[in-house]
Amino acid sequence: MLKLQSVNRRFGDKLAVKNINLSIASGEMVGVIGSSGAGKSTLLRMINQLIGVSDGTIEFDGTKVTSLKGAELRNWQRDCAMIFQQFNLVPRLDVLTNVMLGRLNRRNTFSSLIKSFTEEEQLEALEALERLSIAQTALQRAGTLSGGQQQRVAIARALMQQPKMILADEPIASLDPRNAKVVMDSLKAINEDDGITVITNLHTLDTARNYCERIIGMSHGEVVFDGPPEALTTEVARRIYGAEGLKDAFSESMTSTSLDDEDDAPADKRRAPYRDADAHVTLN
Ligand SMILES: Nc1ncnc2c1ncn2[C@@H]1O[C@H](COP(=O)(O)OP(=O)(O)OP(=O)(O)O)[C@@H](O)[C@H]1O
Repeated sequence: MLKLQSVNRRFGDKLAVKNINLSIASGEMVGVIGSSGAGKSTLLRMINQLIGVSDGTIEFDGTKVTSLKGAELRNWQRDCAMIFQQFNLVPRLDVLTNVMLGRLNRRNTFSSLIKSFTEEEQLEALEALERLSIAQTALQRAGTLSGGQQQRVAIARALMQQPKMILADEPIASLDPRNAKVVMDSLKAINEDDGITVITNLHTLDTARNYCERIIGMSHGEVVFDGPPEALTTEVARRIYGAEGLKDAFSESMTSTSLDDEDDAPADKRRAPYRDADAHVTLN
């Protein structure tokens, strides 16, 4: 059980996250939605302790993660693997090595430093890639892969951490709808098959509705909704996104599969990042 109690985060004078109280049970698939600047990334980063809280506590299974330091903090960060919008792979390294890097913080300093991996670790990395249907890319340089493939490599790397939780910060915001669906399907499968808790920030409401059993809506740093997709009415969505943001939030396009195949192109040849607001431009 992950428990946040009275969590605040300030940046200078700005209170970016306000009085968050949440309990998330192991194995849940949670979508965090809200407009840009609502505090979604800050929330995930505090859970992982990439940034500290200003006040309040975060506990996991009774351990106060907000007090951890040194090796214990690193262990916690290994237990809650993060996935980012921009993948954060090492583009010059091959895919298999990128995935094995997920194992580094489970090893002793010496073998981490020389970055040598055992045959077993290599096999495990290959298996993770196979699970995400991209084993054929194992020996390619990561930077030559499409965005959707790179995000799947990032998920495979997260799996190599043997995490208890995956925190995904806008994992599909840079992808076209077809690849977005593949990535969300992968996260859902990991959640269902391995029982790993997934907490993912998402821009669009329909993606959260389609994939998450629980949705947390944030507005101006506060949780303004916490419940199942069925309870998320238009009125609630208006509270989360404001009247202005509502149209984009209700876009049905993010998970559509009736799209062209353009995003199989290497990352540097892809079109500009997909945004809901662009739906009328990038689709059809
Ligand atoms: N390192 C920082 N320094 C100063 N202000 C910050 C910092 N990180 C976030 N903020 C501010 O905190 C608020 C919440 O930002 P956050 O990135 O968590 O929102 P978000 O909901 O994830 O938005 P987006 O969807 O655009 O990523 C914003 O007003 C942002 O400008």
